[in-house]
Amino acid sequence: TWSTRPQRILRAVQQSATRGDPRSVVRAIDQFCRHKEWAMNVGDEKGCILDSVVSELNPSTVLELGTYCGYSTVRIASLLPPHAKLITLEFNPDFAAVARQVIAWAGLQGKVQLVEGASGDWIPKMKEQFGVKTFDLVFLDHWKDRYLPDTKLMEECGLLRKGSILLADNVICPGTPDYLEYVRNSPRYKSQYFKSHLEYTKAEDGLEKSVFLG
Ligand SMILES: CCNc1ncnc2c1ncn2[C@@H]1O[C@H](/C=C/CNC(=O)c2cc(-c3ccc(F)cc3)cc(O)c2O)[C@@H](O)[C@H]1O
Ligand SMILES: [Mg+2]
Repeated sequence: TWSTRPQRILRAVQQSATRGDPRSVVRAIDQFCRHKEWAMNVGDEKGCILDSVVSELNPSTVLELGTYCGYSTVRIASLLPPHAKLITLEFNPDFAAVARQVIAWAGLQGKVQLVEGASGDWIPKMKEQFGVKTFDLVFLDHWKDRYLPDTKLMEECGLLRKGSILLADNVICPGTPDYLEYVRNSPRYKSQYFKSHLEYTKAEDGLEKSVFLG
């Protein structure tokens, strides 16, 4: 039965998007969430800012915290160079199951490693489990009160290098006050706010881009 919203989003993708065409997957989800049911994807407006950060950085290793339905996973992975890898963490098995199918519909499963589990458990294991040295880009879009502790954990685990970029969704709505205060005041980061709107609405929201200075 089409019981959950993520399952209805997956159905919209399978009915409206072309297999192997990431842009059509992104469009199908945005259409559904704008005209049928709101969902907490980064969305088309903030998604364009995400795209420009990814395109400008041309990252080889990307970490995404909070896959949900895989919307931003598809946006990011579709812009990565051939040998680049995106690891995305999702601890809800139902959301992970939907996201795997959305990512596969886009034809991007070869570029994406979806890891089912909690960021706090997996961040310390990134090096040994996935052979990751450091991440060029981290997209934070999971529980808002976990942005700061997970950022500190990534620092402690040596997963950030001079020039690594943290890009955080929802720094205004729902808001991540402790994270914002940290990255804006710490001498170890150079931060920049990209003003935008909460996905599919007129409410203010934005992305915070923070460069780790080492
Ligand atoms: C325990 C922390 N570690 C985690 N590790 C792995 N996955 C995690 C984790 N936390 C949460 N997740 C997953 O990330 C996703 C959670 C995202 C939380 N996002 C939000 O709450 C959110 C909420 C809104 C929002 C804004 C305005 C509203 F009125 C209502 C909602 C908008 C957004 O863009 C959001 O991102 C889920 O798929 C969840 O299962
Ligand atoms: Mg978000």
